[in-house]
Amino acid sequence: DSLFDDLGGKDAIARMMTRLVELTSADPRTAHQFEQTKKDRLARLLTDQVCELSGGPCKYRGVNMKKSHIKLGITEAEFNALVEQLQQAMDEEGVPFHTQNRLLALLAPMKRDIVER
Ligand code: HEM
Repeated sequence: DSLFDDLGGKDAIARMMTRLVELTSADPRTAHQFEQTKKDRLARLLTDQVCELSGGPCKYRGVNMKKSHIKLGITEAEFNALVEQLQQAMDEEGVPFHTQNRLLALLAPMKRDIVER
């Protein structure tokens, strides 16, 4: 099975990304980064990105990770907080631990483009 199917398909991914954006915007560790952000748009872009990345029938048409996060001054602590929030969103959706880790492994290499050094 593809990771896309194991995550529950497009609807499940969309629910998780909507929840992730909700959590990042509410958590004091990350909320300050998202004050100007259009939440619906970000959730849609994240859904397409995770759908495509996991082998689903989607195409991410947003800005690349380096360009979209440059100048935000994102710290490693903020990155780790977002990973925790994503794990919570996946827990709430009932995604098994092993499947969660498969997605996290695909996202991990993006860290070097997102965190400011
Ligand atoms: C693996 C981790 C991450 C992924 C996959 C990711 C993905 C994305 C995507 C797809 C966009 C939309 C780009 C576009 O506008 O075309 C975006 C924008 C953004 N991300 Fe991330 N991101 C990650 C980590 C983070 C972290 C840790 C923070 C800060 C705590 C962050 C803050 C932002 C902000 C502020 C924007 C701009 C939203 C806007 O347009 O207002 N991201 N991210």
